[in-house]
Amino acid sequence: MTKNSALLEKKLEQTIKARKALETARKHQVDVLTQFAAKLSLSCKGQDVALDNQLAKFRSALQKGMDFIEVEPLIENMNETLKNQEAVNSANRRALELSIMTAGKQLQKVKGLPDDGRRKLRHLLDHELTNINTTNDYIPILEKLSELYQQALQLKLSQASVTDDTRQSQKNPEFATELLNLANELTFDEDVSQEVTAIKGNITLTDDIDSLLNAALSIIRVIVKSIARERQSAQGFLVSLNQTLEELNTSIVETTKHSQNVNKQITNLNKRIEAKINSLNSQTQKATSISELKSLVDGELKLLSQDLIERERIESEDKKALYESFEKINDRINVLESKVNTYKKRLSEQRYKSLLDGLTKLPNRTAFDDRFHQEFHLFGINKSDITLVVIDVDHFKSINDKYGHSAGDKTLQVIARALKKAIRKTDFIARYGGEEFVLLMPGLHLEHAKQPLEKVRNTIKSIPFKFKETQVQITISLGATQFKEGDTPLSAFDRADSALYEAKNSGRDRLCLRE
Ligand SMILES: Nc1nc2c(ncn2[C@@H]2O[C@H](COP(=O)(O)OP(=O)(O)OP(=O)(O)O)[C@@H](O)[C@H]2O)c(=O)[nH]1
Repeated sequence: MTKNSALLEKKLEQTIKARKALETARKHQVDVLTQFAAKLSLSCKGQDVALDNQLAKFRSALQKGMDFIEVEPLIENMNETLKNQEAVNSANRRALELSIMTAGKQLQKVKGLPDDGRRKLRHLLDHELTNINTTNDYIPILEKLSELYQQALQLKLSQASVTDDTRQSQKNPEFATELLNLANELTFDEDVSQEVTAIKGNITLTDDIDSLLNAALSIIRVIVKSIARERQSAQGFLVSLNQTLEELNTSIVETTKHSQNVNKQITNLNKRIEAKINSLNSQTQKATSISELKSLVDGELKLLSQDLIERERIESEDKKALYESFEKINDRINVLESKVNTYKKRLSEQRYKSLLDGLTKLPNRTAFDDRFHQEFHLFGINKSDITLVVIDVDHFKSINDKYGHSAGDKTLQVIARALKKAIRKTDFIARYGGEEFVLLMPGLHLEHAKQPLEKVRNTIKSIPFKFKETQVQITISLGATQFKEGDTPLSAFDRADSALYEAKNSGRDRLCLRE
């Protein structure tokens, strides 16, 4: 081998090596590019179905290492689709921007959004949303918007639960007082008195609407039960009354029938006797001798006396039967009378009870209203002085709250007894409702009522109440007025009530007078 050919061979070898290195490098570059293109195509996936299909074909062509010439038409197709996709994307971006803007503006209208949230929202809509370059830029904006929406939703939910709680715990003390007054005015039978006391206890323990409605329902149930029982007993009374009247009727009819029979028998007998007397008369006329006359009269008189004995027997039996029958009727009338009396007694007991307050046994509001109108009527006629006083126990609610409802009940009973004892016999005191009493003092001028009323106030104040080993002083407030010309019962009562209001407002435990 010549020197030249050896040199040429070496050069060729070098060239082949360099070419191989170049090809390896190129192959590596094509691989990297192919992988990159494949990854890029995958990241574009999902925007459009047609584009997805084209990308899939492109990726497979790259993987197979197809010639650029074969891949080129695919790339051109994709270019075309991508151009359209760009238009679709920008339309989508505009729509997205618009919907974010609308959602944001709506959120701004929500009341009660915290200041910080409101500020963030304004910044988001006025600045961040206007500086968007790519679709991805919407992601943090959407995140922030969703956070603000969550805040607003939370707020609304907590407001809703607050209003829900408020509804559930809605209070209505006036309703409680009214219900209690009504329950106090009603008169219940002894056997339901415990049930009624328990219901009243529940009313004083709460002024929550739901519990009060339940208590009202329970009272209605007791009333319905009592009415049903009363109706049953009235029906029972009427049935037995009817039965007794029927028996009475039967006895009278029997007696009448018997009397008619007896009358018939006696009429027949009388006729027979009359006929016999007539026959005796004519026979005696015909008699020709004394002995004939004697035997004739003897015979006829015998028959006559038999008839007379028979008549006597019938009459005496009739008398006996009549007597027995009258006895029977009398008994039945007595039974009837006693039944009517029992019922009358019950009715009057009920009327009496319906005018008494069940707890304190003082006259109740109905009784007071009766008496109040009577006194008012009398005042209209004789214009004599009459003082009207409204009395209210101070802070009575706290007795119930601290020591329980039955302690409250006992307190009212003790106060009622003390009030009754502290007034004159001619005065009239009633429980008006709850812890309120009313007093009528006929013949007493307001000025003269002052001293006895102060005495009443001090009497109550000095009662040594003891609850749970604690000595408690209970006071009352009094408002008094007197009837005056031109008054109506209502105006007089209102005046006493406003005097009581003044007593309460000026510190309680006092008497206020209103001319
Ligand atoms: N134990 C009991 N409590 C009753 C009865 N009737 C009414 N009450 C209660 O009496 C209380 C009256 O309370 P309020 O009207 O607030 O008056 P107070 O607590 O006396 O306060 P002042 O009148 O303002 O001094 C309420 O809690 C009623 O539930 C009853 O028959 N028995």
